[in-house]
Amino acid sequence: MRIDVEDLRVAYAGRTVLAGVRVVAEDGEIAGVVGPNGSGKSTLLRTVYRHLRPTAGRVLLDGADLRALSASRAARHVAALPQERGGDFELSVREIVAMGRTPYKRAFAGDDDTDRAAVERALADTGLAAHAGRRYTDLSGGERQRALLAKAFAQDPDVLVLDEPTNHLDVRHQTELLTLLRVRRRTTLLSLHDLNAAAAVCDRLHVLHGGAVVASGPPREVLTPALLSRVFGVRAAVTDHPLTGDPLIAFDHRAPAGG
Ligand SMILES: Nc1ncnc2c1ncn2[C@@H]1O[C@H](COP(=O)(O)OP(=O)(O)OP(=O)(O)O)[C@@H](O)[C@H]1O
Repeated sequence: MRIDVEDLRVAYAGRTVLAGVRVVAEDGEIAGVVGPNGSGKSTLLRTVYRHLRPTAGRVLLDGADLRALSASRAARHVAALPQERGGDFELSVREIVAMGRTPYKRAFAGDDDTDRAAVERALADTGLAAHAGRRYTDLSGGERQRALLAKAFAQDPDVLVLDEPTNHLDVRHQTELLTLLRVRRRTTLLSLHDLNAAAAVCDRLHVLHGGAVVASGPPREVLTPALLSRVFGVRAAVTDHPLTGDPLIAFDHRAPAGG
């Protein structure tokens, strides 16, 4: 399924933080949203997964307005990993992941074989099978993160909306997660702070700056030294990754842009 964000405007208590935002993720495409702190990435994603209502503009799912769908119908299409990973759930990891099946169930219905298979597969894919019986509250930050991702996978959505999914993960788990996204191939809209990870995993990048999209396109076209200087205020060289050939950004951590 394709996602189109059209001329989105979002405000918090009357203060506009996104304006005229146009973003696309084509069917099966991994589209990244990158930008400095406070540029509006989470706000954009929250609006896409219907946590926020825009003051103008629309989010279209294969051309249909997402707002027009019922909550459970929308949840069968779109699963989200919010940035707020709260919830002191007194539940096991498997029970948390099974919550991802809720949009498919009638009230009080139990799990069927499809539900159980989806949960076990999500646990295995996120490396959590061995932790399935543990209490969510006993997990480390990275393990909790993977449990919530497993819940989103168990939801078996057409579209994944992931706010900083690699946050808290060590480099191996980051790599496993990003590989999993490529292998599972759903339409994915995700925010990432790690621009090298974004360059490796995303088919398309949208760069937010001050609540507006200032560049969109394939990572190699978007992530130029000039853009990195203008938007992020850093000095950087962009080369080719020696192992993969992806764009590789080498930051000058000793001096900001112009320094
Ligand atoms: N609940 C809120 N109420 C009021 N203002 C908010 C709220 N959430 C975010 N903002 C403001 O909206 C703007 C965009 O914030 P947002 O969290 O979308 O940025 P972000 O790009 O995700 O930032 P970060 O990289 O720091 O996570 C910021 O100025 C922020 O202070």
